[in-house]
Amino acid sequence: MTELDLKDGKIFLNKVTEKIRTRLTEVDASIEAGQKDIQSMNEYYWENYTEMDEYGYENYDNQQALLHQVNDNQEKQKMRHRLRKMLEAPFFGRVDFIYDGEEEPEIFYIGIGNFAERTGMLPLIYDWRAPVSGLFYDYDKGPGSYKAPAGLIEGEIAAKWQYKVKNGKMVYAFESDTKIDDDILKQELGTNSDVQLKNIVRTIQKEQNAIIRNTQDRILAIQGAAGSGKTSVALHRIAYLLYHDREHLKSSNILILSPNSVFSDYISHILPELGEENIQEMSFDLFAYRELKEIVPDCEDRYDQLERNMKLQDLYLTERFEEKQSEGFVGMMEGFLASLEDELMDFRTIEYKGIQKTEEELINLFYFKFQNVPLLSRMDAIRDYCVDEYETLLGRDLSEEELLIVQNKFDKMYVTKDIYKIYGWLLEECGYPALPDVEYEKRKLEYEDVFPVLYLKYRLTGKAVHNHIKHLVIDEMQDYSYLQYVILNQIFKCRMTILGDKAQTLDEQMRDVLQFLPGVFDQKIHKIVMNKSYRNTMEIARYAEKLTGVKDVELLKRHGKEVIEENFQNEDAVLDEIFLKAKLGEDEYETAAIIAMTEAEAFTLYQMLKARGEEVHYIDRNSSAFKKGLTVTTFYLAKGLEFDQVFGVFRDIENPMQNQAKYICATRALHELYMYQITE
Ligand SMILES: Nc1ncnc2c1ncn2[C@@H]1O[C@H](COP(=O)(O)OP(=O)(O)OP(=O)(O)O)[C@@H](O)[C@H]1O
Repeated sequence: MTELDLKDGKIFLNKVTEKIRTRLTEVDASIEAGQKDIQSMNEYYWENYTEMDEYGYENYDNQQALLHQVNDNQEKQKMRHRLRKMLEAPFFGRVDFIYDGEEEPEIFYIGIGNFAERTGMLPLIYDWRAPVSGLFYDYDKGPGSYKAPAGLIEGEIAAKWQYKVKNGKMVYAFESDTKIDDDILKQELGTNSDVQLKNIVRTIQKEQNAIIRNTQDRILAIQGAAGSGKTSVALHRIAYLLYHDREHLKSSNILILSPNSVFSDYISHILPELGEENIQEMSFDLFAYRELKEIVPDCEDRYDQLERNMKLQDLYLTERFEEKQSEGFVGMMEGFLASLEDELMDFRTIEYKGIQKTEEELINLFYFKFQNVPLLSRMDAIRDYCVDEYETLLGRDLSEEELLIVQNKFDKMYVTKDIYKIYGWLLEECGYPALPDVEYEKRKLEYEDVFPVLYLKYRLTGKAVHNHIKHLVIDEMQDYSYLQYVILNQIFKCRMTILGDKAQTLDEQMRDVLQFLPGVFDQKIHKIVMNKSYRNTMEIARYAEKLTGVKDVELLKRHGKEVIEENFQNEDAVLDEIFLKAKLGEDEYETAAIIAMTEAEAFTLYQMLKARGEEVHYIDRNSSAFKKGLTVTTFYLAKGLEFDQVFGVFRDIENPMQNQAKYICATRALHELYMYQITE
């Protein structure tokens, strides 16, 4: 390609499109050939497998060759998918960079992925995550540098361009400076919201880029205002890390702890869009629930707790919940565990076949030789030790039945092995109401007890460290308690990106977890504050600010309609008004939400709309998808999501959570916000 071609975005687009097409044709042909090979390998196998050598070598070789060919074809299909996507918009930016000591700039086009005519050739388009692409996000015209594997590369940016290519056609191209950057941002944000979070590669901001490209900090905690791009940045960071450490980090090594399934669905397409495989997502409640299955068949989740709090507004219950998740309670549990060693045991001499251990010998083994084994696993360790000793001495192994009898004898030395009962003793000792004394099938843990029981379980039986997870992302960090972080620190010994917003705590008061996190993780945590908010118009953001008194947020200067506050007598009147204001449909908005305080209130509104024959979606804690159109939900399930129009519907009753709820509700709106109150 000549100099001139490179300098003109439009010409470059045409040329590069041609080259992508050629590559695509080659890949298509190669996939087809691969498919034929697979087919003939299969045919060969079925025709010849009866005559293959008796040791199975030939069979094994055939299988391996087939597997190799299948994998190869899968890789090519991925490449085809990527190339097809690139055809729609091959690049979005360009940096003309003069290396120190050189005269002429080198031109780098930047896109969602690398593209070179042939493997090994210089890329025509650079992946947004490539070292040189950092220049695009970090600098305007003038001196600039980027970190390459060989060290810091310095020089000068002669020009920076922004492009919008849609369906393979150039929509706009201009040389950019910071001001235009802001204009593009406003334009991007001014469009209608999607039912999925958008990728932001075209407009990543400098301070966001610093977080995305941060590889040195083991634990990175981001406090970001509502709409500041925390979730977006965390996901782009994952894509960046996967790109730069392909050898050691696979998508299966990453886990996102996210609040619920709708949120998981909302963010699930970003990584595939950025050319990476999707990663596992899970809620910590679900994780705990699975871990506790042997102890209780059912547990409450965070939302049960929240709903009860709002309904009963019982200060004692709220305090009790807080206490049980606190540092103080972890201390009490440790004290209890120290005395449990004596209370839980009832040592008895063991005599079976040739195995003989006196009470005294067992006590010795228990308190000295095996003192580091968790309490409820310790007798198993002692049993194995005794059985081993016996088998070596007599030169014979115990049968399965004999082993069971021995195990039974050792188990009997525990007063109980039931962690539910042991937790009951702990509650009694700490002066809390006891758990119902019922058989396994009838047990259900209240949310306040879920994580204390999990803590106890790990302390009594040992914990499985999830070594295969090399990076943990915790979204909505403010909603995790001290105790939950203690548990997380025990089971995940890996790098972490922790993000959230103290102003959006699902509680009566803001919770700043950053104050206790360094203590829990016992190390320095790099804290970053993101203060610029992108989602809301200035009118909406100012309104939200007044609700919580959060002041230091910098706003993108995007204007919209004033927020409307209005009172109505009953639900019917509110719904009439909402239908006057909702602008959903072709050439209008994509998403709107009616956000209520409680599940009961949201469900009533939803049913009334259904009775009116309206097409409406309902999101509750069991939902797994967020759809286009009008959605009814609660403030706590709307958290993390965004809508073009938001209609907050709140009752005129005292509720200590109301301000938080209104703040979360208001900050979900991209363009229009209506805050309605029912006075009846
Ligand atoms: N650099 C950017 N360019 C374009 N859009 C951006 C940028 N940063 C954030 N946004 C947009 O701002 C909105 C909010 O982003 P995101 O949901 O990631 O923020 P958040 O901090 O996690 O929000 P919240 O805590 O309120 O749920 C999204 O629409 C996102 O696409």
